[in-house]
Amino acid sequence: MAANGKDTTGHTPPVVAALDAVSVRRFTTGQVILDDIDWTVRSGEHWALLGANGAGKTTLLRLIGALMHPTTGTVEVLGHRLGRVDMRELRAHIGLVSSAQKVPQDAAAYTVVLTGHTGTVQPLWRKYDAEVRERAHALLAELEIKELAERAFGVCSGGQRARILVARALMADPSLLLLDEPFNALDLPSREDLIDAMHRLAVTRTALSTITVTHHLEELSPAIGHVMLLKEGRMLTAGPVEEVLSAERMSECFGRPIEVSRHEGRWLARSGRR
Ligand SMILES: Nc1ncnc2c1ncn2[C@@H]1O[C@H](COP(=O)(O)OP(=O)(O)OP(=O)(O)O)[C@@H](O)[C@H]1O
Repeated sequence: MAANGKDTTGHTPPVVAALDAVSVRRFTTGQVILDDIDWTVRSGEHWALLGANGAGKTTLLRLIGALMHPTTGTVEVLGHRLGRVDMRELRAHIGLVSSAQKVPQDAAAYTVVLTGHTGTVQPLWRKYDAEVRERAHALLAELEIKELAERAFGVCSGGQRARILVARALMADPSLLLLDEPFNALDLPSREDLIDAMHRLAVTRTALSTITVTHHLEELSPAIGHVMLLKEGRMLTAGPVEEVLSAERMSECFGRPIEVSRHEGRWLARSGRR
């Protein structure tokens, strides 16, 4: 995808998610969690969502994941307006990877991937025909974790669990994949393996769009082409990665001097001189 939003054929790809003047307020206290967000995600784009703790990243992902409604404004996902669509039906077309997901710890990795077909916590074996079972195996292979098929999810490492959950999310063949802090608590090799896996997905599945919530620029795969910076519920800026990840913007977002550098497609951020 070029920085001007056009694909290699010069066309503007279709919109996958569009937020218009979206705000979220807590019903009980009136606390503003998201404030007047306008944002468009197109097919084949890979976004990172950055911001300090409590900025509203998870809330934004939950809106796009059809897990909640905005207080005001409109959210359209995969051509459907929230509030006018069966949210369960819509969710079936969105892949979500989050540590908040319930996963039976004793289920084999293969079984966990299969449950992505039914969007259930427990497997519904009668619904998994030969084609579905074959697809689960193929996804384990695609994420390079074939050898884990029979291993219990609970004994897999954090990095392995993250890739199992990505495979599970892909069972629905989603056009949109949402990842909420998928690198949380991963050691360096596991982080790098997951970054490689995300990069490969972006290369092989050209129509797939992804939105990844993360805290560290080092976790951005070279496929990330767009970034949104959130600060205290407001969108500071959103656009092509080269424009957004400047020292100036990052310093503004995190409220302290930050220096940013890039090396062979990967990013690094550290405290700048005051
Ligand atoms: N269900 C809820 N009830 C009360 N407050 C909430 C709820 N969900 C979110 N909030 C508040 O909204 C704000 C944004 O939360 P959110 O989890 O979206 O931020 P975040 O950017 O993902 O944070 P973190 O980086 O710490 O995960 C926080 O102040 C949080 O306490």
